[in-house]
Amino acid sequence: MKVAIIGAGAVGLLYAIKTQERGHKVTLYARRQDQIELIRREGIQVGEEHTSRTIHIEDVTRLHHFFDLVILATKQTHVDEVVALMAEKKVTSPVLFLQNGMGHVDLAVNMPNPSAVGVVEHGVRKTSDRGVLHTGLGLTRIAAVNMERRQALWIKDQLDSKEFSYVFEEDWFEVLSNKLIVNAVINPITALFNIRNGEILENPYLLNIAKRLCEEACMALLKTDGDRQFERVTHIMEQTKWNRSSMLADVLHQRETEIEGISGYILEKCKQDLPYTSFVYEGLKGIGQIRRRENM
Ligand SMILES: NC(=O)C1=CN([C@@H]2O[C@H](COP(=O)(O)OP(=O)(O)OC[C@H]3O[C@@H](n4cnc5c(N)ncnc54)[C@H](OP(=O)(O)O)[C@@H]3O)[C@@H](O)[C@H]2O)C=CC1
Ligand SMILES: CC(C)(CO)C(=O)C(=O)O
Repeated sequence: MKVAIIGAGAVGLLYAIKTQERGHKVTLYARRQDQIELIRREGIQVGEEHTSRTIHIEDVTRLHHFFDLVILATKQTHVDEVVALMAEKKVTSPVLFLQNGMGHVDLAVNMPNPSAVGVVEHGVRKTSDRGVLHTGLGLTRIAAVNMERRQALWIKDQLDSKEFSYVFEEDWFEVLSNKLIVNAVINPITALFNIRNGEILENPYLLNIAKRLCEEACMALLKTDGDRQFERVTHIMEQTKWNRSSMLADVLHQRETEIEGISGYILEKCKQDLPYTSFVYEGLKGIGQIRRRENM
């Protein structure tokens, strides 16, 4: 397949290399000229490897329509502008969204392109504009949104390999909402209290906040298996105990967080008062405002 990957961050860099290794013709699209020139000159470095990998990289404004698949690997907060650019460039290819949260779902449902969502269960950290660290080997769950089931299955088969697995899921809401619950609990707590994921388990006060956040998320998403969901969340805290969540990393690097597509989505879905979710949502919005003022 000819595959475009938009966004040369942690996920985009790793998926570009893994998709190319699977035998596809990949073009990685970035938006900063300095990053594009660096990767053209020196390639992408995965982990501690001494050799770098060559990849075809272009400026996103030069996006074109000759692709069998577009993988969208920006943060949730930049999905709207990329989807608008795809419409402007008349890109009608199938799209695979890889974002955390559910803020992009309405776009995926309503766009004219066939669309699918993927949930990334790998740990990935960007070490430089051309460097990426694969910190946890997981898999990618993929489900059709606005696409025939067999087309999504075909895409899954094209991308799947022993070393970098993809799993097909029947129900996009189930797979995205389960990941949303994990992110609605772990990400805001770690980001507000500047702790690693596993530290929530060691602190009964924070664990209580986690339980409440999980109950509220389950209520908003109409999940009736709250205890099982909380067990799953605590299991992921344990599995990723040394990780800094992506939201904590965003706060520490003074970047915009994905709180809107995570807790914001939950608050919007639920008509009832959700005090814990409202607190973490407003807390992180508040941090964002302080950061913007400091940068003025
Ligand atoms: N990292 C991880 O371990 C995991 C990440 N995810 C999810 O995957 C998604 C991507 O995360 P991650 O890779 O970590 O994020 P990063 O912030 O590392 O990367 C996002 C990239 O998108 C680029 N970008 C933004 N807007 C545009 C645009 N208009 N055109 C082209 N490129 C653009 C950014 O460019 P610039 O550098 O110029 O700002 C940046 O390189 C997120 O939703 C995240 O929650 C899910 C699970 C695990
Ligand atoms: C699962 C978890 C919480 C791992 O850190 C994650 O998805 C994130 O950090 O965004």
